[in-house]
Amino acid sequence: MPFLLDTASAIKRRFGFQDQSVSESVPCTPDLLKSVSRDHHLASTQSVFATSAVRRISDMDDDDHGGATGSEVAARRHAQSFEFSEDPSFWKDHNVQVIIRLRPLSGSEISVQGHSKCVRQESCQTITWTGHPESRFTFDLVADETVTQEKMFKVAGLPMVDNCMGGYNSCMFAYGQTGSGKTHTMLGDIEGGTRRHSVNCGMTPRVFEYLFSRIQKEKEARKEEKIKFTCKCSFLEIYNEQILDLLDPSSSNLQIREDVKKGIYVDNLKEIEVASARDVLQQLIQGSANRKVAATNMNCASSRSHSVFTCIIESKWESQGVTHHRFARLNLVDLAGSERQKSSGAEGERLKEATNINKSLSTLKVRLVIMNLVSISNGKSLHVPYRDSKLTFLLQDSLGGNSKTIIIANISPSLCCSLETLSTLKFAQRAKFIKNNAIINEDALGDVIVMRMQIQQLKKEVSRLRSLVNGGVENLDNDTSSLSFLGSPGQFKWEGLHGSSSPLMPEKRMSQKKDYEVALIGAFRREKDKDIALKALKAENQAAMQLAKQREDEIKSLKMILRFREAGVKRLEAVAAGKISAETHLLKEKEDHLKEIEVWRTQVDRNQEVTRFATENLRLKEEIRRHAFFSLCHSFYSQ
Ligand SMILES: Nc1ncnc2c1ncn2[C@@H]1O[C@H](COP(=O)(O)OP(=O)(O)OP(=O)(O)O)[C@@H](O)[C@H]1O
Repeated sequence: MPFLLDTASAIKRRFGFQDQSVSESVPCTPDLLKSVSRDHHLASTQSVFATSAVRRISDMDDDDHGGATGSEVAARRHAQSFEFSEDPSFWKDHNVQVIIRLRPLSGSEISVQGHSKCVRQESCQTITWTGHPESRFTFDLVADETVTQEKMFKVAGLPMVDNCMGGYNSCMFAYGQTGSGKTHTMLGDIEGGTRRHSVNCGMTPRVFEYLFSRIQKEKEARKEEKIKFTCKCSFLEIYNEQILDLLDPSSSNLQIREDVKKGIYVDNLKEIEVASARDVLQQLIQGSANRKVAATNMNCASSRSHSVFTCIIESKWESQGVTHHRFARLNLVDLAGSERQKSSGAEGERLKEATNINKSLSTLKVRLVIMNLVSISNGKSLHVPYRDSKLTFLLQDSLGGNSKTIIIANISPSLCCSLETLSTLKFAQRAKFIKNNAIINEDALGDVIVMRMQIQQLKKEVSRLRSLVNGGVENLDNDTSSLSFLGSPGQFKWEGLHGSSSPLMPEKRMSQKKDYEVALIGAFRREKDKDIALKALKAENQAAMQLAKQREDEIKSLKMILRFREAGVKRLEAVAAGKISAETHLLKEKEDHLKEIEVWRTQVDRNQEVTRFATENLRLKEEIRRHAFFSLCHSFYSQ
């Protein structure tokens, strides 16, 4: 039960018990905790508590361990629990969240390596890989094997739905080697639905159960605004760098297109309107059955493809003559196994698949590296190879774009998977460097006359309040100021003109204020982005200009030196023809050399390396020329 867990957590915090090492050193309190925890298990099997009012989502099952296998229960009993709870303020400041999920040891792992593990959890955010050298990693959250599907949903899925309802694009990726628990996390047991008997039901069905319960509540609470929701789903698979429509298996090799209005989309992908979690589940079951599944050594039901389940949630409502349109794209991505080809026994066709799957994942890695560089160089824009793979091209917004993204990196704790687990932890750590720029996708279009009237009303209200404060009177009747913000994705206009003067209700003013704030925040954010891009361009431009100037100077110097050399050759011919004496030539030659040195010196100041090389070059050449000149003189006088 949540309240018992909360009580246990509170006691833990109160006594400073956050991990095993601490609890082992003080014997009495951990026992108390264990008994609280046992109570929790007992209580969770009793239906009286199952319907407790503390549950936030009334129609969802509160997990107990009833559906878990024997080994899972054993693993959960032996594993140390760490507090695993969502920080409600997290998404305000962060747009990318990385969670590690450990699964229980499997029967085959236990038979090969016993209970030996390659990781040790240190806290709810820290995990240590115990190989050589030991490496410690910190993430937003680490979910140990005791964390249930329900808890995973509450921590990661529920806030993601809330974000979508608020107009943010959201994306959840499950990453990890084959058999690490990606499909268990994203889909789990979908055949059983989301009801109480199915504790293993995964993230996606729970997400949609909650989404539709929120939609229902919004509809009831905002009847006056005539709010309407439309949800459209699609389900695709990227297999061997080809896109297949899982809701229409007859289609093949669909193409990704880019459009100014639509953004990035898959051409001819079937979109199905859904009105309930049941509708979504139906599509999920149908699509999952169509997924390409092939056996490998590591997991006999191993998925060799990436799957992307997308839902576009649109809402429209009216408020004071203004029609609001909000939309959000929700992507739920189950990636193909991230393991290296060798360990999965991939051969022939499988090897070709693995190469393409790895190509998609490696581009993801390149992307992360580049984002890392981007964040280090503070706003400098670099080329990002999104188009190198179908996956990154399609999910461009989720990685470094307009989206709030959660990456769940699944790992096996077994020693058998030590290297793959390390690789996943490293990947997840790099993912923390991704910087997304999520904005509310909202559009407000209104009847211009009504909007003008409202602006005028607001102005009158401001004027009235001012006069109350100052004891003076202000007249804004003739004010025709106009403001406009480029909103995302449409345009939001605010024009001031004449209108009626009745004061607005406080809640209406608040709602208008919110609208203006949304438009303003969007406009400021875009302005800031443009500023950063402009600065980067200016810096690049300056560097290019400097380089061009340097090259120009170099050319000028070279021309001058060429002239000295040509004069030298002519003088030598004059010496040979007996027109001038060798001494005169030598004197002139010396003068020219000094001038040349001066020219090179100027270059030295601009480019030390080049000039040092050039001066040395000149010195050598001078030596060679002098040598040539004396041999010429020698042969001339000896004739
Ligand atoms: N947290 C967990 N608790 C209990 N069982 C789990 C957990 N995670 C995974 N499993 C079990 O481990 C097995 C492999 O998991 P799953 O199929 O989800 O792996 P996967 O990463 O999706 O593999 P693939 O890449 O081949 O699709 C399944 O039997 C699943 O039920």
